[in-house]
Amino acid sequence: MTFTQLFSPQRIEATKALRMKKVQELVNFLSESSERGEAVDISRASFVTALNIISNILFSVNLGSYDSKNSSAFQEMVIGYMESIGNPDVSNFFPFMRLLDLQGNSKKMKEYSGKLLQVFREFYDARILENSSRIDEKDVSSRDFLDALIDLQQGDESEINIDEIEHLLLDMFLAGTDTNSSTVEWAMTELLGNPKTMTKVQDEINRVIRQNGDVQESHISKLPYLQAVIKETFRLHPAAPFLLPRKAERDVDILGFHVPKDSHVLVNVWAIGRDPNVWENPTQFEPERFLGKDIDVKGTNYELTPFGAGRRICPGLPLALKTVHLMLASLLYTFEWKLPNGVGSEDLDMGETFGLTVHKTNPLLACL
Ligand code: HEM
Repeated sequence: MTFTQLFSPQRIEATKALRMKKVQELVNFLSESSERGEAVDISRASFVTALNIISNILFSVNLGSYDSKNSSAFQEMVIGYMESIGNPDVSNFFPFMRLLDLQGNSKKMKEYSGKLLQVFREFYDARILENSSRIDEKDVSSRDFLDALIDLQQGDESEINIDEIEHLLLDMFLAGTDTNSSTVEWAMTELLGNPKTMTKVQDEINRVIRQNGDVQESHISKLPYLQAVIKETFRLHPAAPFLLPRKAERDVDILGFHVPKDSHVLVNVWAIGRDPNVWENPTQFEPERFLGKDIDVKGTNYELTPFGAGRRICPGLPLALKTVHLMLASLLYTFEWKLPNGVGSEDLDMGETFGLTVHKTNPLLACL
C-alpha cells in the first residue's frame, strides 16, 4: 500500500464497517450519558470517535476512550499543537524576532509535537518487535498504514526513514481528527441554534431510514438536505480557516497584488465563505441555498473550498465526507437534542478560537 492508496475509494470502502462500529460506540456512549441525565460535550465525544477511526486505520488500535482521561490528554496535545502552529506570530512579519519566540508559539509547538512523536515511536517499536517474532505473513485484510510504511522503509531501496514515518503519522493525526470533530460540533451548534432546520433535517433522515434501522453510508446520497447542512457548516465554519500556509518561491503578481518572494501566504476561506459579494445573507445558516445547486466542496467551486483545491487539496477528503455525514446523521437520527436548562437558542455561544483549525471557544454542551 502507498500513501495515495490509503485514500483510494477501495481502501475507504474497506474501512466502512470500522466507521460504522466506531459511530455505534459513540451512539452507545451518548445513550448512557442520556440515561444518567448528563449534558454531553459534543466536541470531546466526536473527537474520540474521529480519533479512533484514524488510529484504527493507521495502527489498528483505539487511541481514544470515552471514559478515561487519556483521550482527553491526547485531544489537548492535538489541539494545543494546532493552535500553536496557527497562531498569528509576530515573527512572520519581523523574521529577525524569530529567535526570541516572544509568544512562546515555537516552544509550545515543539513540546506538543515531541510528546505526540514519542507515542508514535512506541507504536513503531512495538510493531517491529511483533513482526520479528511473527512466523507467518500477516493477512492482507489486517494490514494497516503502519505496516505499509514499514514495508516502504525496509524494502530493497528504502523509500522512507523513521523520522519521516513519525512525521507522516503526526500529519495524519493532526489533519484527520480535530477537523472532523470540530465540523460535527459546529453543525450541531448551528442546528441547535436553528430549531426549524434541525426539525427539517431530522424529518428527512427519519423518512429515509424509517424506524429501527441503522444509518448506513449508503443512505447519504438519499439525504440532500443533510448534505446541504454540512456544506453550510463548511461555508461558515471551515475547519482549516486559512488552509495550510504557503510560501512564495519567487516574486509574483496576482490580480494586481504583488507577493514578494518568501512571503507567508494564507488563503482565508473563512472570509470567502462570508463574503457578501458571493453569498446572500452571508452570516445566516441557510442550507436551502445549496439545494438544487451544483456547488460542492471538492475543489472546483472556489467560493467553497474547505478542503483546499488543486495539487495540495486534502487527500483525506473522501474519508472525511463519509465520516462527517455518517456521524451527524447518526446523532440526529438516534436522539432528540436540546440545549441545557436555561440556555435558549438565541443565547447560544458562537465564539471562535482561531488556530490552524477554528474551534468553538467554549465546547458545545447539549442534552439528549
Ligand atoms: C472535515 C474534515 C477535514 C477538513 C475540513 C480538512 C481540510 C484540509 C485542508 C483545508 C487541507 C489543506 C489544503 C490546502 O492547503 O490546500 C488539508 C490537508 C491535509 N489533510 Fe485534510 N481535512 C479533513 C480531514 C482529513 C482527514 C480525515 C485526513 C486523513 C486522515 C486528512 C489528511 C490531510 C493531509 C495529510 C493533508 C496535508 C496534505 C498536503 O500537505 O499536501 N484530512 N485538509
